[in-house]
Amino acid sequence: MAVVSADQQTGAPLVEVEGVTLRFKGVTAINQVSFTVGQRELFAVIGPNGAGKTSIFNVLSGVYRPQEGSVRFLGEDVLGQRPHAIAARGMARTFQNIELFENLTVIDNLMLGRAHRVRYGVLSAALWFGRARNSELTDRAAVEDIVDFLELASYRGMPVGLLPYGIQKRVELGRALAMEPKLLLLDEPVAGMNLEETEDMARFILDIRDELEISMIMIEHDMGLVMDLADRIMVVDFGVPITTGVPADVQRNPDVIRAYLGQDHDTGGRRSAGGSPPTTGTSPTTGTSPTTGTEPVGTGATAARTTGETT
Ligand SMILES: Nc1ncnc2c1ncn2[C@@H]1O[C@H](COP(=O)(O)OP(=O)(O)OP(=O)(O)O)[C@@H](O)[C@H]1O
Repeated sequence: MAVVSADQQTGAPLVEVEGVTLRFKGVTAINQVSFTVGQRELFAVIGPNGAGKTSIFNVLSGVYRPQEGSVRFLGEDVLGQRPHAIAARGMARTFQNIELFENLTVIDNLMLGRAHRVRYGVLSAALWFGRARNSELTDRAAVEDIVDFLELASYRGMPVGLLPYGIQKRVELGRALAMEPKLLLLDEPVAGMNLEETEDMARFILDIRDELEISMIMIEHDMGLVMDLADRIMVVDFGVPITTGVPADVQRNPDVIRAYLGQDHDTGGRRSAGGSPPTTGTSPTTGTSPTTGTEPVGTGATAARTTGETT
């Protein structure tokens, strides 16, 4: 695995989060969170249920505006920018719960990922000439590349709603790639998947980093997958980062083990278990193993996008 930490980067980090605090009424979802993500880095965020992981994504992507701190993306302060503006700058996202148009085909869902890239005027589009036509051709070619990359050719003309769950998750990943992101936010990419689907997804995630050279931040409860894939891991508990480091260090950290094991003893079961303590993966192929807590839990992302409120 290519371990590329932000500290080892020659250029500036892609993402710089500094002292971010996000409060809702009576709840501090994120408390003084700081981290950086470098070029071509796979950065994982783990922690028990309700630890604040999805809230971090919602701050990064502009859904929530934190009360304190700063977020820089590609060297620019993006706090206060609208989600579509941040997306257009190169940040794409997949969700815990699949967010696709079930009645549309795979190709059409992928084409929607290109929508934000419109570069022509209404008149050009209406008359189908010049930049509008060239843009359509470019978009079709880019989508076909993604179909090949994610091995979706045999599903390309099928309505997404008819496809197996693991393939739908792959299409959602494809739609995010269609935006030509510089940073991908993956929210539980293997949640609910069987072993084969998990191994396929693990392979694609590695290819995205190594071949497409796209940086990723991944929230995931499957500890085998996280330990095998991530370059660095940040562990959060109660919205507070406990530690950030390479997998081998994180899984030995006593505070991390306590955060996972202690949740039922120390808190009277305030949270459901979001995963077992971090251990290495064991599968012979990708090294991923379907561990506990892979079922979709909570609807933080969806709720966040619908309410869109902070206090
Ligand atoms: N829109 C909201 N309004 C009020 N509280 C919220 C909102 N979104 C999140 N929270 C609270 O913030 C805290 C962190 O939630 P968040 O969804 O970020 O955790 P998480 O680590 O992603 O959890 P999970 O692993 O279950 O998805 C929780 O206490 C949650 O109840």
